[in-house]
Amino acid sequence: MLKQPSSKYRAFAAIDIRDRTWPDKVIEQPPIWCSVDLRDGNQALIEPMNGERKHRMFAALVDIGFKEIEIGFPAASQTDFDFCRELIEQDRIPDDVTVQVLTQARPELIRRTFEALKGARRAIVHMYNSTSTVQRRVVFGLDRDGIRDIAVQGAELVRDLAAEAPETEWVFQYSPESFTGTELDYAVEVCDAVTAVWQPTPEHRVILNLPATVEMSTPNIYADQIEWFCRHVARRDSVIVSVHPHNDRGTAVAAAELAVMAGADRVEGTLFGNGERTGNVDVVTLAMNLYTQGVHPGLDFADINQVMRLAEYCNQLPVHPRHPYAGELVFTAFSGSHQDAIKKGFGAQDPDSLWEVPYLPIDPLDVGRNYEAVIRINSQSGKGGISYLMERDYGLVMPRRLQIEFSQVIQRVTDETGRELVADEIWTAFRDEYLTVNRPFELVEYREGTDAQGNDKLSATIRDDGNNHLIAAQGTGPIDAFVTALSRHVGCELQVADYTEHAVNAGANAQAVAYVEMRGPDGSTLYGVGRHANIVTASLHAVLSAVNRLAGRSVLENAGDARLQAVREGA
Ligand SMILES: CC(=O)SCCNC(=O)CCNC(=O)[C@H](O)C(C)(C)COP(=O)(O)OP(=O)(O)OC[C@H]1O[C@@H](n2cnc3c(N)ncnc32)[C@H](O)[C@@H]1OP(=O)(O)O
Ligand SMILES: CC(C)C(=O)C(=O)O
Ligand SMILES: [Mg+2]
Repeated sequence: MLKQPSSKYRAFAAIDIRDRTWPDKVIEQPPIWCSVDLRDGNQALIEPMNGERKHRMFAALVDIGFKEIEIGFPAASQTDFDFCRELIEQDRIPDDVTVQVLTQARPELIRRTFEALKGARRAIVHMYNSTSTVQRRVVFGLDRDGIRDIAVQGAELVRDLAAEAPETEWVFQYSPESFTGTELDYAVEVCDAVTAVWQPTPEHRVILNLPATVEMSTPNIYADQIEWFCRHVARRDSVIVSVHPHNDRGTAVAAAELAVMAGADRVEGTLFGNGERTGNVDVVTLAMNLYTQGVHPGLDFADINQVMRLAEYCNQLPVHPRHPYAGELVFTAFSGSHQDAIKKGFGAQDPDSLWEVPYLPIDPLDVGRNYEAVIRINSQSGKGGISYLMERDYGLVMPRRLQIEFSQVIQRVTDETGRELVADEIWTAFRDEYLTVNRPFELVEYREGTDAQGNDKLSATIRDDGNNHLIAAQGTGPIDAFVTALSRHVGCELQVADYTEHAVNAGANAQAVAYVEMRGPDGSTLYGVGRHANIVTASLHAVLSAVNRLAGRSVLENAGDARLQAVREGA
């Protein structure tokens, strides 16, 4: 890169329009959409679409709701010509859809274009020639008048050929190609000269399409250009002003939005922004941006995955995983604080109110996505996300301190592996940590009862180091009695610091899950978890799970229980 880029590049000149009005405008209705996937998108593909792919794309565009579809450049390629003929001859164009075709302002190409459209019910003939200062000089070697004459002569031929085929309802469109590199007054001069030939009326308007063939400036400047053009062009009430942004600076979406605020009536673009170089403006993003402002775009992306698969198939290009509204990862949070806020947001969201879930600009369900991928776990994740998954996928509503404890378990695994953990792996880690810890102690059986004074009592057989031991005690309930008996057995005082339980699943398969936080003799606490159809059994398992975990961390050692120590060493 140059140290002084100003020796090679210069800033785009500002537009002299001090009283611009577009910054205060709000878009309250969608523009007229025109898909150019089958033309501009197609001409940029490594492998242009064959007939089968074109038909698939056309049918999908119709399903999405496009009413204007540029189907190709029939004078330029036999495939495009044949496709146009098939659509017309096989009557594949719905009554409310108008096909559009592109042609250069060259007599032989215009003639061939009309041949391709023979018999169409309604069609937009889109003629262009480049008007930019650079192309006038280096491509055509013509002055302003010479370039304007190409457009006028082309317009005259279009008008005459259309008059010869009155069975078709013709709509004329002209693009001063490379509009953004054209002096504004000159762009207006050429467009006015074209409309002087076509003589549009408010009832039969022409389309003037103003392409950012190459995006050369910040979007506000494009908006200024559009507002300036709208103010100065002749026959404004008989003209549909269309924009056709490309994405060279990565701001095509912003440019299109500001252009609509500046007066554009129509937008040409492609699905997911396929198109020349960095692409055409992405209509999916534009449409969904409108949707998030409460304006229905008139295009249906209720099954965004299907649209994405279709585009990937026809274009043979992937859609980026972070593509707005559609990419695989755009409704996914890996980072802990985002996950926490999303989990709380879901909890607080009233289904009948405005959408207010943090970090999710729209409800994934609206584009046919589910909440499956909203939270995924890696080393950046926290307790909120992990507990969200445990609840969503396994029905476990973990108490807060257990969430903290378990997230540290997961953190160790993700730090060690450096990769994402899927729900199955998180469950395995949970099971290994809490549900299958049966050393040193394991519950064999137990019996509940009451003594002569009516106190609860519990006797249990526990396996300790491979040997069965009968333990028994009284208490305020079965858990209290069990903990007392166990304390005597290990020779130190164990206490229940927290206890919660809930059912998982309903009906005959219902299971109880118990979460017991046990405090060891040194005051430290750890959770244990138990699952069983019987709530008391689940609770006793949970107590042993916690005590085993305390034992595993040497918490019970200070109790001086040498036998316990031996068991642990053997484990
Ligand atoms: C910005 C856009 O997306 S514009 C659309 C671009 N799309 C395409 O180009 C895809 C289809 N194009 C094609 O198949 C071919 O380019 C065709 C059939 C249109 C023309 O092919 P060719 O005649 O072989 O010319 P080529 O492709 O090299 O185009 C350049 C020639 O067209 C001339 N040309 C371009 N526009 C015009 C015009 N409006 N009037 C007269 N000549 C023109 C150029 O001056 C150049 O002429 P030269 O060869 O005498 O120097
Ligand atoms: C033909 C025109 C409209 C075009 O695609 C462009 O200028 O980008
Ligand atoms: Mg283009």
